Amino acid sequence: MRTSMLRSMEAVLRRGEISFSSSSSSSHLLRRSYASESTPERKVAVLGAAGGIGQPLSLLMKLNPLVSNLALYDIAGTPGVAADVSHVNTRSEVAGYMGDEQLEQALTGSDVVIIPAGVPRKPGMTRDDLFNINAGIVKGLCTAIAKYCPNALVNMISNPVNSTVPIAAEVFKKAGTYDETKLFGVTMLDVVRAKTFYAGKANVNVADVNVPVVGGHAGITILPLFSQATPKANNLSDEHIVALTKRTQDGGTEVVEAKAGKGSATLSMAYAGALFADACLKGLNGVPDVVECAFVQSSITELPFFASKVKLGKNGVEKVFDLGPLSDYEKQGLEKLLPELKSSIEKGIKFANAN
Ligand SMILES: NC(=O)c1ccc[n+]([C@@H]2O[C@H](COP(=O)([O-])OP(=O)(O)OC[C@H]3O[C@@H](n4cnc5c(N)ncnc54)[C@H](O)[C@@H]3O)[C@@H](O)[C@H]2O)c1
Ligand SMILES: O=C(O)C[C@H](O)C(=O)O
Repeated sequence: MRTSMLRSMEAVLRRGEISFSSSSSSSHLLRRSYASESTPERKVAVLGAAGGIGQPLSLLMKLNPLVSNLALYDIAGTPGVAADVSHVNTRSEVAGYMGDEQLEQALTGSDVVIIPAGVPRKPGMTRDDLFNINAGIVKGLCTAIAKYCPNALVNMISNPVNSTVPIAAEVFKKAGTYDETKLFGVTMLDVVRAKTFYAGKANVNVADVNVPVVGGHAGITILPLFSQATPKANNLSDEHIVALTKRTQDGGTEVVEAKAGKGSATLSMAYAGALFADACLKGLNGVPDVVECAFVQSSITELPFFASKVKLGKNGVEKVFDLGPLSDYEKQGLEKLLPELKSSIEKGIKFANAN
């Protein structure tokens, strides 16, 4: 029976009928979709592809039938990762690129560039403690993106996202290539966590759950809006909501502590990164009503960047949705997060312009 299941799975993959979805109707990773003979060519580059996130993310992107070319770039280790992933019998051609001199080839022609390059946290560190190393890495990679694939959608995973996205924006502005509809801080893992934790407490099917998460991607700047969660749960007290909010905000730290010095979330992040990249590809391909949360240029608060629901279309961000009705608890959370998020954004802008 197992063999016949594997055979039919393989047949479906060969026909290109498997896709990814985190939509409200289903959070299952693999799902039949509209992919067909007419699916356009799409090149996706993963920068930091040999890392803890990069490797499983590269595998998940290899499983995505919307990808025709997968470029795996890192400063070391990519030949092995690319050879390994390339043996998976799905649509995309895989190529590995290593070192500065191969970055141009890796990036040229990319429709989506996913960036999980940089150091992860160890116990006791904040995401901001990664700034000194990761800011320079992101700046260098974005300088190359501006040169070699200025029209690509950029999915920024490297922390601190609250600062690395503003750094990327400044680099692109200086290069004259900035398009605010094409730059995204990936906050999908916060949404994935909020859905999982909510489903557990509300006792509902996790596949049916939707929870917007707004603000930024660090501690109290992560603001899950459980008042807007669906399906509605009648069994959750105010104390439950406070606990769920705190667990979502501390989700990254929970993993960092459990890994005890061996890094931060990699597998769940690869899953979340693959979902978000898939949403970007669907938008580019003209699939209607693709809506996910992301940290983007925004005017829905006083801050220049903010995470909220965004509609993804043929050019990237088509619409940034405002926050909708908030509970009093969420209104307080919003007030509290603004100063910290503001200073992280300003730190990124200052770094990009000083160096
Ligand atoms: N946005 C999120 O929700 C989220 C979630 C988890 C982790 N992260 C962040 O993602 C980053 C990567 O985490 P990880 O666990 O994969 O780390 P890792 O150390 O396992 O991997 C990072 C990879 O980046 C590579 N790298 C370093 N400099 C590079 C450069 N200039 N160009 C290309 N590649 C380069 C390294 O060689 C390594 O392979 C960290 O900053 C981490 O904090 C973000
Ligand atoms: O917590 C981290 O440092 C990694 C990531 O931002 C996460 O949320 O898991």
